[in-house]
Amino acid sequence: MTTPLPGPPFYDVRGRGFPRRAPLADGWDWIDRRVAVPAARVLPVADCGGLRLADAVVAQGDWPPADRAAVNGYAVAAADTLGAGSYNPVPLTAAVAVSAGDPLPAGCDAVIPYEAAQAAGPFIEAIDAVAPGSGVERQGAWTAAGNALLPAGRRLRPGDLGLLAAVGHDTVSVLPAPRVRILIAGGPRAGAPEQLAAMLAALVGRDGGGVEAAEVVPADLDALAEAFARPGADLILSAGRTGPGPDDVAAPALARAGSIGLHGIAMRPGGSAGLGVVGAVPILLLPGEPMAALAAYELLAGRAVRRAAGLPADLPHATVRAVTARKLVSEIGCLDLHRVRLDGDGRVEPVASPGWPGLAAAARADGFVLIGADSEGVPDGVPVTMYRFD
Ligand SMILES: Nc1nc2c(c(=O)[nH]1)N[C@H]1C(S)=C(S)[C@@H](COP(=O)(O)OP(=O)(O)OC[C@H]3O[C@@H](n4cnc5c(N)ncnc54)[C@H](O)[C@@H]3O)O[C@H]1N2
Ligand code: MOO
Repeated sequence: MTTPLPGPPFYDVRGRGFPRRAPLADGWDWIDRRVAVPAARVLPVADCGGLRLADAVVAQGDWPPADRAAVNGYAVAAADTLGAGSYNPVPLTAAVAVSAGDPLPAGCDAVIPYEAAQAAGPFIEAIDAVAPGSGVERQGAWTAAGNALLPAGRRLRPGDLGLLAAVGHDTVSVLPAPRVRILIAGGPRAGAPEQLAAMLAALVGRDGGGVEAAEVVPADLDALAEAFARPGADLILSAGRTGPGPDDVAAPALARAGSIGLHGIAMRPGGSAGLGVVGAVPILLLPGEPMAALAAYELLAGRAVRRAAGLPADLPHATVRAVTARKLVSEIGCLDLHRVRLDGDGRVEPVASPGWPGLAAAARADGFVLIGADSEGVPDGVPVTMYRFD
């Protein structure tokens, strides 16, 4: 076990409850101080989809490297087609058949497509005139040597991988995906189906992480402490058993394996979330109640995954400005996450109150609206920002 870092003494909430919950901003500060941005690594381009580019990519040479055919047809000197038309076919004695991408033969400055030519015995005739440069991709048309192609920090898209290959890169310097261990602490009570591993794995993938392992660990202090301390992960998400019940061992296990930074965040749902470290590995504790787990991931843990992946720390959701169709009530001192539906007139309506459990209401919602801890809520008719779930 590693030596705990200096931090607040661990307050065990079991059988006592939360004396206070920290503002969400304290959780963000902790994450920003403790979650390291990854070091760059050189990887084969094929392994780099979705990763962040460590350095800007600059074109090594012109692309295309020389004038080339843009269409299939016959390379010609445009001047040779002058006056051609369907009633005035012009024989093309020097035409060369080319495919799109072939270099342009010497003396040619255009490609006449098959549609504008016809065979006349052994000869080819133009039935339309072409201008110089027609049907041709000029040298450097995509990009010229020295041009910036992709900026540092770019999250590589599938098309970018093709572009990197086009400009001669077999490997590229990227920020590797953090290996995220997902621990389901205790699992659902009363034999309910396990709901969190698939959801959390998808969220981790969205935020640039790779799932190192996803496993159910018994609600047992030693077993969980061992799973926190096992090497191989850059970041650990543990979901379940964060509350004040007698078997809520997630926080005590983290205190045993390493140290707790915060336990109890002033947000709803998700208020029993916590965080800490074992050695250098940040550990995020999410509640087991599925909606609370989703909220605590979105508002807290996701920030750690994105930072560890080198992505912007802010919420990644697309936002929509909308107007409240009904009052959104909120508890002062607590950040409330309201699941809302967006109607065709740009109005949002709550689907369930923030404390209502389960993922069914999240599935019915288009997104969520956050009402800050300093607010008692907003009446109807007020502009708000909705973060889209999809
Ligand atoms: N005296 C107090 N009691 C509670 C408080 C409080 O402040 N004072 N907070 C409540 C809140 S809010 C929550 S949330 C829970 C904290 O819950 P835990 O993180 O300890 O979650 P569990 O006890 O493990 O389970 C709660 C709930 O979620 C279901 N669950 C758990 N894991 C899974 C899973 N992997 N898949 C599906 N469902 C799961 C479990 O069956 C329970 O229904 O504490 C409250 N109490
Ligand atoms: O405060 Mo519990 O951890 O949501 O929903």
